[in-house]
Amino acid sequence: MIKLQSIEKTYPARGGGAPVPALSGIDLTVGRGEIFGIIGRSGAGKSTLLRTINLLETPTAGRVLVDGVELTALPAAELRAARRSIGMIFQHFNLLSSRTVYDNVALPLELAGVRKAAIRQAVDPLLELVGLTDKRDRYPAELSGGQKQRVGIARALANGPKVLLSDEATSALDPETTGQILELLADINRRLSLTIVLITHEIAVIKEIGHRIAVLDGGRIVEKGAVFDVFAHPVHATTRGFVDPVVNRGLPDSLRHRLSPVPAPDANPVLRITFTGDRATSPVISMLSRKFNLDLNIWHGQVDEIQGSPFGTLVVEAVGTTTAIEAAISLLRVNNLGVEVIGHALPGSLRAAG
Ligand SMILES: Nc1ncnc2c1ncn2[C@@H]1O[C@H](COP(=O)(O)OP(=O)(O)OP(=O)(O)O)[C@@H](O)[C@H]1O
Repeated sequence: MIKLQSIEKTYPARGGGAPVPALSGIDLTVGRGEIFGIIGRSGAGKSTLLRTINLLETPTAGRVLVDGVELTALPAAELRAARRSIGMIFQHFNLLSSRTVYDNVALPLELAGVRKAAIRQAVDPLLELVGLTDKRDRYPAELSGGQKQRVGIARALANGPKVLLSDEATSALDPETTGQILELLADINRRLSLTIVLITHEIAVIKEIGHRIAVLDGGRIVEKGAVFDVFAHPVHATTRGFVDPVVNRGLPDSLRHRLSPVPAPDANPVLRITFTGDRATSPVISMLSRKFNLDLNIWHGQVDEIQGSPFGTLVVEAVGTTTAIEAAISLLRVNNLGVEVIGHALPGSLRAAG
């Protein structure tokens, strides 16, 4: 549905300063009906990337295609028309305070020259879809944040878009309201097969409703994939920084100080084994002990859930010969279990800390 090819964006120099590179080498495909989350720290380029999809930002180089149409090749009038198939919602809702809920939702249709009767036919069902029928004649100032965002969503859907862009749409909301708005977006995605691209600095948002994710760092995509895979096996340090706090992959501080990052004499390797899906309950520890004559001291373990699928982590200190430990790691990998050496146990550390 959306294809970004070799996108570069550099903002021109202002006031004697240097040009600001914002995006570099972006290649991204978003499938029809997908909820695609883009995460990154402040300044990573998320807004620029999102606004490139509807060409609110013109890329310095590269091509943008939406539903088979190359937006970057369209003349201005055709681009304006093509933009109607791309709705957008914002962190601060961007509603017109002098217009009622109904009139805010009707605005894009008025601008497109749709007749009054047809506008009514379109707006009333949208208000019902977002649960605001009873607020139809209220003004934005009379609404809660969550209700305002519902108006924003209804307005973004007024032209029957194929794509919805969400610019930090829940960042100004409390956690409970955030959950309700995410539920609404997931519901709309299912019911209307709407493709949704959302940018956020809150990874929990993507964990909740995303299908795939891209991680942006310094204007580049450093990691992308299915949400479950990226959450279960984050590779890039930036991704880990986002993922670890919400899926409890990290070691508690009380255990972290027992780890040496480099091998030391008599320091046993410490392995993090990750289990996903059905394998979460595999009796892997006893099997490895028997097969390779290893002692596996369990340091830490937990089972989490990512979008309804179990995901477990076990951190063990492996005591045995190097050959046996390497063979055990190979066997885990062959069986598609995640395994990594996260450090080396400082001798006596368990006893000392116990
Ligand atoms: N209009 C502009 N002119 C010049 N530089 C800009 C402009 N907009 C953004 N930038 C710069 O481009 C880079 C990426 O900004 P962008 O707003 O896309 O990041 P972001 O990840 O959305 O950040 P945040 O989460 O803080 O909104 C930053 O260095 C920013 O300062």
